[in-house]
Amino acid sequence: MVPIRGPAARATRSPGFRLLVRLVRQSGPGTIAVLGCTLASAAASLATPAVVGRVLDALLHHGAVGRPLGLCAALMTAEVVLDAVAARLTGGVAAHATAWVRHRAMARLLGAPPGDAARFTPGSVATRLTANAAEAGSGPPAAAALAAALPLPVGAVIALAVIDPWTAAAFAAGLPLLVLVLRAFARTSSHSVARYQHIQSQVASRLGEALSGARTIAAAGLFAPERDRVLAPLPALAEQGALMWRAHGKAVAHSSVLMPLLTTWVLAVGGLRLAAGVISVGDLLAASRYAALAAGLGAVAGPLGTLVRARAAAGRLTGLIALPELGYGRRALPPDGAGTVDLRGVCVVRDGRTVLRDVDLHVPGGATVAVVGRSGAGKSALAAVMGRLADPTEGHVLLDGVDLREVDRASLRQAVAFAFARPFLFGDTLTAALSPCTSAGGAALARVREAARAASAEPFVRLLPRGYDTPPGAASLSGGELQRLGLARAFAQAQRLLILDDATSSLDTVTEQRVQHALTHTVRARTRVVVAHRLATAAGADLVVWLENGTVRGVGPHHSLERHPGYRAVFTPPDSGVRPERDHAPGPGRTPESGAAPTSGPGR
Ligand SMILES: Nc1ncnc2c1ncn2[C@@H]1O[C@H](COP(=O)(O)OP(=O)(O)OP(=O)(O)O)[C@@H](O)[C@H]1O
Repeated sequence: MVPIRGPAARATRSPGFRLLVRLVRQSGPGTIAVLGCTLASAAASLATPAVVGRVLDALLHHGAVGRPLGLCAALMTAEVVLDAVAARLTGGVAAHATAWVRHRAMARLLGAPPGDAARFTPGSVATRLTANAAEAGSGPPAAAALAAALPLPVGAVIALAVIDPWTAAAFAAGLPLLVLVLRAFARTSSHSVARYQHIQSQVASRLGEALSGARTIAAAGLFAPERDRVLAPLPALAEQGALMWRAHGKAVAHSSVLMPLLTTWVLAVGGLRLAAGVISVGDLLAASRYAALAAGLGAVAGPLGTLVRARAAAGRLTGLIALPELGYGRRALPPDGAGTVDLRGVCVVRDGRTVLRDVDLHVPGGATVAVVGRSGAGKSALAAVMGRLADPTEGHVLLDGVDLREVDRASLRQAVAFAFARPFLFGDTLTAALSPCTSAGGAALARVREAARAASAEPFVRLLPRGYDTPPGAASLSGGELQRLGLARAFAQAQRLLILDDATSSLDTVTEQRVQHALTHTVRARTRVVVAHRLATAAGADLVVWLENGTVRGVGPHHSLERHPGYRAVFTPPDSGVRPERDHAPGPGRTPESGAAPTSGPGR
């Protein structure tokens, strides 16, 4: 076999090409059906001129035309019907392939650790899952159309050779020009299509950023510069679009000049052969039609262009499909586990940067644990690995003695509940948003209400015109109200381990005090991990984990850590002269079920 080299080899090695091949395999039966119909239609197209030629010769020589005329009509009907079926199938295959690639990319995006998924901006995700997925999905039928487009001109050249070798030779003489036109088109448009899709996604990303920062833009009066920033890539987009169309136009113009020239040239040679008495009038008619079909090689520019765009789009989707997957095991957690969490030799590296280093930690079941540290110390990273939103790069995290990687998805997500600083509410009503994992029944409803009361959300929900039936998007909520709903959802779900990552940062002191009281008295979770910046949270916890630059500086009750100036500096600047005061009295901490919490002094 001749090895493929140069640009063609690079193109076939590219991830986009490999995904395109998978897409073609995936939509196998549909693609084969399109190919079959197109080939059958091509066969009918090839047979028609020969039969028409026979009809003409029979007419000229007063022969019987009944049968060839019937065959001619049957072939033309078959061609029309097959083309219509191929067009219908093409739509179905493209839709199926688009759905497959979109579903796969979406599943990877949602199944990836959130830190990895967050590398893609919402705008770029939207472009990839809509425009790019549809373009990639059009690849399999385009591949079938391209595969079927070649036999027709090849068959037509063979038919020319059968009629008269000189007509075939005349056509072959002009062929290199046509091939050059197609090659130039594929090369030029491949580059500009990839650039066009990239810039399109850039505009979408910037627009997404602007929409999420709309309040800041309005407050800072930044509308005009922000509009300019969002639209800045437009000239480059226009340039690539123009290049694409120019390449297409050039290919169409060149082939529309070349094709009639080639046909006329073949016809002229055929005319000479007719004059020499080598071929009949019917043969000349057939030869003129075959010359047109053979010159139809230029028509492969259409499916070739679609395929080029599909490959570039598939390349953009591979970024999402290559996201690492958070796989799950099959083990269940022990039903009577106390919610004990152990971290052994945990290191987390993100983008080459060590975010957590050598963390060994034992959180006794039933404890309320505060995780404190300066901004960027690694608190959220620790919370994420404790509840398996991400896996540590090294080391293990165990919940009730079971490595989190081995726990099955359903058990894990039932056992661990999270609340965040900026929660997102899903569902048609607030009730649905607060109980996303349970069916709406009487018990579930009662649990939602109880959780909403514990999170101090009930008073403002009752004031909404439709109460718990309000769609989340229709409720104008303050940051603190939204946080309370996020807390209510986590409280309703909480079973074994509840993790609050900065989830009370927008609450006023009184509400936070109430929430903290509920956290230790009402909420059903056995163990609670609270990432917080407030001293009161640390003071109210059974155990404090103090992080600094990704390492654990100390673990112990607040009063024992408080002696260390570095620890106090987490809550108050060291040179402020202010002695850290509790901003409210600590809630009564629960005693850990498994006895005394292990403590280690500062500087551990
Ligand atoms: N995806 C990422 N890639 C690279 N660095 C990251 C990533 N996510 C977080 N980091 C870095 O890891 C460090 C710890 O981040 P983390 O969010 O855990 O800090 P934190 O203690 O929760 O901070 P804060 O109190 O401000 O929320 C930070 O310096 C942050 O910049």
